[in-house]
Amino acid sequence: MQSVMTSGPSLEADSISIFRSILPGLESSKHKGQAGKIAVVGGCREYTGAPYFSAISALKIGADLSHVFCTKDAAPVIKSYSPELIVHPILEESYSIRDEDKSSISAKVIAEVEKWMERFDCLVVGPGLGRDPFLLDCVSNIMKHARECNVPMVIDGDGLYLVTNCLDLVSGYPLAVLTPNLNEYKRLVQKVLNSEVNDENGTDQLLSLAKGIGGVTILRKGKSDFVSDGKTACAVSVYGSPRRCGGQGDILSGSVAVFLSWAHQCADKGEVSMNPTILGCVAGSALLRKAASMAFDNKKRSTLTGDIIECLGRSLQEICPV
Ligand SMILES: NC(=O)C1=CN([C@@H]2O[C@H](COP(=O)(O)OP(=O)(O)OC[C@H]3O[C@@H](n4cnc5c(N)ncnc54)[C@H](O)[C@@H]3O)[C@@H](O)[C@H]2O)[C@@H](O)CC1
Ligand SMILES: Nc1ncnc2c1ncn2[C@@H]1O[C@H](COP(=O)(O)OP(=O)(O)OP(=O)(O)O)[C@@H](O)[C@H]1O
Ligand SMILES: [Mg+2]
Repeated sequence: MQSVMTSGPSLEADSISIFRSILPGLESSKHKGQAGKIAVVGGCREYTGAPYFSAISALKIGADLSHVFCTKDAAPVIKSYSPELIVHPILEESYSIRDEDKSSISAKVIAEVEKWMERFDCLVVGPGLGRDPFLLDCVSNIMKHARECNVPMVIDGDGLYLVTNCLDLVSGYPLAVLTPNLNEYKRLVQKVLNSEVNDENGTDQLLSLAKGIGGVTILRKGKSDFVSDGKTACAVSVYGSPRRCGGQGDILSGSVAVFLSWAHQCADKGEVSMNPTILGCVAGSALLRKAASMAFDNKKRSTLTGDIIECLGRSLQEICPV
């Protein structure tokens, strides 16, 4: 039976104050894009729901634009889910290319993403990405370019599989947020700390993991979510639901991406004193948990990810009315 890391009242973040401190105003002086431009790198032959859940959640929370960079197979499917998303069919999986074409196609993929990179306020790497070696190699190059452009990155899903096997991609990058679930956290601890998850000293282990990777922030998902940048740690236990349908982590990744971009905007204006990356993680987690709770109240055991997405707007309105 997997042990459960518990949080004391001292660790609990003040999510309501954080929402109030980083939520941007809705002024008519703003122009399209200022509320955030998010890009999800994910979506392959096998998975098309996850990148959609992540990207549409970012829009529903309040980002102005949401892009998806996915494989050619996944693109028409994700496009069919919603005209609101800007879907770029540029990634490739090994089965669809010849060995002799790999380097030219890889260069083409990177060039396609580089055209857009500077415009993004946050990337989400991994929802529904799959584990194709050629695809993951291209995504590694995309991540390296994002670092050069100082673009914050949320690493989730198969992006964590990639990063766990190549920690240098995020090591020393303070704008990287890893959002492991139970399995993904266990694999990170094994790889980085060469030990098993130990929830007797869960906070210390989380701090050590973030320090061990170097400079990143980790949002450990579970009954409570725990956030640490290696220096401090906090918990988000508010709201939440007992329903564990697939896709909730994908919503979280999109939610964290929007709040990260808002927190960094506030930090750039000198309006926040805490690490904006931690603020974005706490807000992203608390809103997902509030929406999950609201959806569960309504749909109980039949709650699906789509129901939770439909509660994001109302949840944020209840927390911070406009
Ligand atoms: N509707 C959808 O399209 C959804 C797609 N999802 C995507 O599905 C993909 C997998 O997500 P999961 O939450 O299932 O991932 P998990 O890592 O929890 O499990 C995936 C499977 O791969 C195995 N696995 C993972 N990493 C491994 C490793 N390093 N060594 C050996 N075995 C390993 C696990 O044991 C499990 O069998 C992700 O890209 C995720 O975003 C999920 O988010 C759920 C919803
Ligand atoms: N046992 C739990 N009780 C309450 N809330 C939980 C529990 N486990 C996870 N959560 C909430 O659900 C969110 C998603 O966590 P989960 O472990 O489902 O991610 P995931 O496995 O990556 O999801 P996905 O299916 O999208 O990949 C977490 O951020 C957390 O707030
Ligand atoms: Mg997941």
